[in-house]
Amino acid sequence: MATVLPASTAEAIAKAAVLIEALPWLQRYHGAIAVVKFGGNAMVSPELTRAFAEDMVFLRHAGLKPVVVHGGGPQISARLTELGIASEFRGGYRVTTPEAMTVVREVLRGEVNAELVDSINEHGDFAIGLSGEDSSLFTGRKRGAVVDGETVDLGLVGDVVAVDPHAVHAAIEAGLIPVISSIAPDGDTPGQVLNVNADAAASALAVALKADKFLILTDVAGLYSDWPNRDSLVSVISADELRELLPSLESGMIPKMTACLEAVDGGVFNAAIIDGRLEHSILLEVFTRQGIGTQIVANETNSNPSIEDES
Ligand SMILES: Nc1ncnc2c1ncn2[C@@H]1O[C@H](COP(=O)(O)OP(=O)(O)O)[C@@H](O)[C@H]1O
Ligand SMILES: CC(=O)N[C@@H](CCC(=O)OP(=O)(O)O)C(=O)O
Repeated sequence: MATVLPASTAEAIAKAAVLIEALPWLQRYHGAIAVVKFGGNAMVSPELTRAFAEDMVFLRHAGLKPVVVHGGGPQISARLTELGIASEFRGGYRVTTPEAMTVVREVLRGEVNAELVDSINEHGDFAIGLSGEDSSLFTGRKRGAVVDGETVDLGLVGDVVAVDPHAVHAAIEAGLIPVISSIAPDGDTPGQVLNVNADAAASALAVALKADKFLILTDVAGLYSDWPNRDSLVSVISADELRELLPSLESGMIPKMTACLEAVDGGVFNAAIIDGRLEHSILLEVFTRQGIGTQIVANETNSNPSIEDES
């Protein structure tokens, strides 16, 4: 005779099944460095920031070593508007005057970084705030952009051309979660700092740390191969397939997909872009069979890098 379980017991068994489903991933990622890029758009909601902080602390307790690189585009724009400082984007980058750079630095370091550190530290003393200016973490070089075939001067905007990750390693070894602002000292002009796109800064750091995972949170479900056709969501794409698709992408996705490609080309095992509007999307991506968002994998791994595929 079949036993009929009380509803509460069936519910408890289902919860246990969810926990046990995470076991292979807990084993696979034990001690792994996961670089997570948190965008300013996700931070406009206190609930999402709170859930993000919980996820970082969860990863840390689950045996991973999370490292956060954050943006703050909307927060910078809001402050510039308040101060009456004009700001425009060209080719996906903010044209940054010296006056705007002072604001970018203040907002990223003093506001966004501090808020993220505080949110994580509500769960214990885990987070430590850093910027690319600290301990020679990033070295930047000015860059321009090509818009409609013409090179545009972006002002104090740069790429990260060198990373010295010793301070980040020291923080990780101390059991801390580094939270890093995307600002870089200009390697060519001492005393000058550059505004770096946060996706690019996160990718450079993931490569330098030899991270196993690189996650970018954004405000869509993932990469669409035929944007804005909602039926074209890509769940897995190889580095070469992405290289081919990249020239056809529109502005918002270009820095993100370039960052993912550079990470995978640089040796990061698995990069993914996931929906930061979904609370706890990071936990779904890291610990569940379905995964979510779009995974970018090295060419030899032409499928979802699940536990089975690695054996
Ligand atoms: N192929 C594509 N797939 C998904 N999103 C795309 C694509 N092309 C352009 N986008 C746009 O890119 C946006 C994400 O970039 P962005 O707004 O810079 O994000 P964030 O604020 O998270 O850094 C999406 O909201 C979408 O409007
Ligand atoms: C050069 C450049 O454009 N820098 C970005 C840095 C912040 C960023 O990248 O923030 P999100 O990740 O929230 O977009 C900016 O000034 O907005």
